[in-house]
Amino acid sequence: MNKPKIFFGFNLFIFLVCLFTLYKNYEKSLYLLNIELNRQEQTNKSVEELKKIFKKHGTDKYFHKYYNFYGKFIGPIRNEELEVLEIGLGCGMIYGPGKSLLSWKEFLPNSKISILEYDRNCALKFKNQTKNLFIGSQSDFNVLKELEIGSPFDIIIDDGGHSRLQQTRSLIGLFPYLKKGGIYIIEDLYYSFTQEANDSNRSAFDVLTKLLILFNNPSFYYDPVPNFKLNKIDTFNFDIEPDLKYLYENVEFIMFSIRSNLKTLIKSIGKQKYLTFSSLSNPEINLTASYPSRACLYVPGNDSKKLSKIFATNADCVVLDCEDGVALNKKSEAREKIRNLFDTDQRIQNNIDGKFTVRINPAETSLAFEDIKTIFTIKHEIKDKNTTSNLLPKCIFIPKTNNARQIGWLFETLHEQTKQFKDLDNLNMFFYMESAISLINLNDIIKTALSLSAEKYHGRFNLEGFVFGSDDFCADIGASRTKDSVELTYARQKLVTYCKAYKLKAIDMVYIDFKDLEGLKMQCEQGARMGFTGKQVIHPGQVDVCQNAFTPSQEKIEWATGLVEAFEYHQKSGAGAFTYKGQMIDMPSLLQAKNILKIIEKVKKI
Ligand SMILES: CCC(=O)SCCNC(=O)CCNC(=O)[C@H](O)C(C)(C)COP(=O)(O)OP(=O)(O)OC[C@H]1O[C@@H](n2cnc3c(N)ncnc32)[C@H](O)[C@@H]1OP(=O)(O)O
Ligand SMILES: O=CC(=O)O
Repeated sequence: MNKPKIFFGFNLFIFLVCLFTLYKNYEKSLYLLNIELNRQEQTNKSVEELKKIFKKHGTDKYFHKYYNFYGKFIGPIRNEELEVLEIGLGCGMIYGPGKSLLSWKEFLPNSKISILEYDRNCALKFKNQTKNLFIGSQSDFNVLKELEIGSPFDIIIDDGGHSRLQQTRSLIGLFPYLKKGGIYIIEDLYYSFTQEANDSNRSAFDVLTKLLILFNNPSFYYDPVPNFKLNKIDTFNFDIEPDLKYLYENVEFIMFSIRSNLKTLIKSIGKQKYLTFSSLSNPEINLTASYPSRACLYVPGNDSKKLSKIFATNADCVVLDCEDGVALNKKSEAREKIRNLFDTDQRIQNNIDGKFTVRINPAETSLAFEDIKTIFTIKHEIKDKNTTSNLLPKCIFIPKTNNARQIGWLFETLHEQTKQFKDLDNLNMFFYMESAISLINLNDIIKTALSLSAEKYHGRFNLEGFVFGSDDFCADIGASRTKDSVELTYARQKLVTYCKAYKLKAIDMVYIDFKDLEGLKMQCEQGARMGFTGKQVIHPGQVDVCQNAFTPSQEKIEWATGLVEAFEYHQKSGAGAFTYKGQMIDMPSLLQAKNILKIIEKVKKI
């Protein structure tokens, strides 16, 4: 035998086997990739379809953006014959009852829907549309036992009263009636943190958390929000309570079905229950809006020439004004011109988020009512129903907010005027602090806005921040303006502190001497050092100076980047405090450094 030939033949054989294996693996990867792509396509399709269905029927699931995870988790099985139980028909809802029932009937065409509802009269109206109609309280174990007749369920959705007792008892009482592999969803878990929901020591949120801790496995946790993570949990050690044992043994996967709008959630918690949360969550949940507000440029709404300039400015925010920049006899002209812009200009429609905003007149005045009526309306709705979503302003500035009552008026008026436009979810808002009484009432105003929005209007209105109306404030307290603004120090500091406590933006005062760019620069830098997010400007020439001052310098960015790296290094070696560039560094410095990096990230995106 010729040895080299055998050797060559053997090598060729090995080579061919490798080639074949490679090819097979390649085929398999392609196959898997295809499955994954198909799955993703299916999921995206389901999410889009469900979004349309929720919107069409007007359920608040649309405002909460729940189509995102319902589409993802239920979408793939939507054509199967499922047994679905939903708690709550929405009988007390502003939008009327039965909206989610109708949505499920459309989205899950082959499924049977059962309902548990507390309000008998309301429930009976839907008898013919449900497979089983159970009437009674979701926190009454005797009522819950009756539901065994309809069981086992593939999907149970708790969209009932949302109180702590209701959510926990239903979870414990109904979980045994869930099919193996079924899905149990609790909506609006955030409600556990509100005052009204406080009817039990333990919330469903606590139960789920406890289970997560018991599982001690991060894969049980579905993380709907970036940066929102459980802290290390292996230090916890406690016995399983008897009624959690069943859940512990049977739960396979936990997903926090908190509203997708976590920002509203956290704000609605405010400070009162924050401890519960911070034991769970990373302290730097990103709550500030996804766009910066360094320069907010006022443009009088009646001034066509100035309006024609708004697309040329690189200001982060343009405030189309109906208030002080517009004379009384030009108010209606301003409204009409602003409305016309939103109706007709494609550029405003393409750039709607945060950039083009409207300042109306003060709440509770007939001027404000007319502003809302004219501007928050859709003239072209009939023309093309699918494109109406872009036609309403997404952000509104409300001056002279002095007390909580005005906030009630504002929300009610906006809601009444716009409720037919289902698109208007998450209208961002800036309130103005421009009087002594407004400064005193700040906490009350913020808390009212957050809780009213979360609990009554389902996150439809989103308090984004406050603007300091310095000139009106000075007039109100009888102060005289000085170059270094010393007379405003207390008000500015208080406003920034309150805003930051509630994770809101704080917009600093106007520099009216618009030709003095040196003076402007100094005041901008002073505001940025105090913690303001941005500043009001009145002239296009002020924009760059202002935006530069509110953009962290290269030196600051390098400092922050280095500090974050050094912090991580020292944490690993067990040092809480350490020296960095000659300064003592601990957690607060880290958070400041991260704030700088967050601003930069946002500025880069625009
Ligand atoms: C104090 C508390 C508050 O409430 S502040 C908010 C209420 N006040 C306002 O909205 C005022 C906004 N600003 C203005 O109306 C103007 O800037 C004032 C101060 C009147 C000065 O205008 P004007 O005399 O035209 O200035 P200018 O000749 O230097 O203007 C140069 C070009 O820029 C334009 N311009 C000016 N301001 C704006 C603006 N705010 N938005 C858009 N464009 C603006 C001017 O029209 C002028 O354009 P052009 O070069 O002539 O084509
Ligand atoms: O509205 C603004 C002010 O400075 O006053």
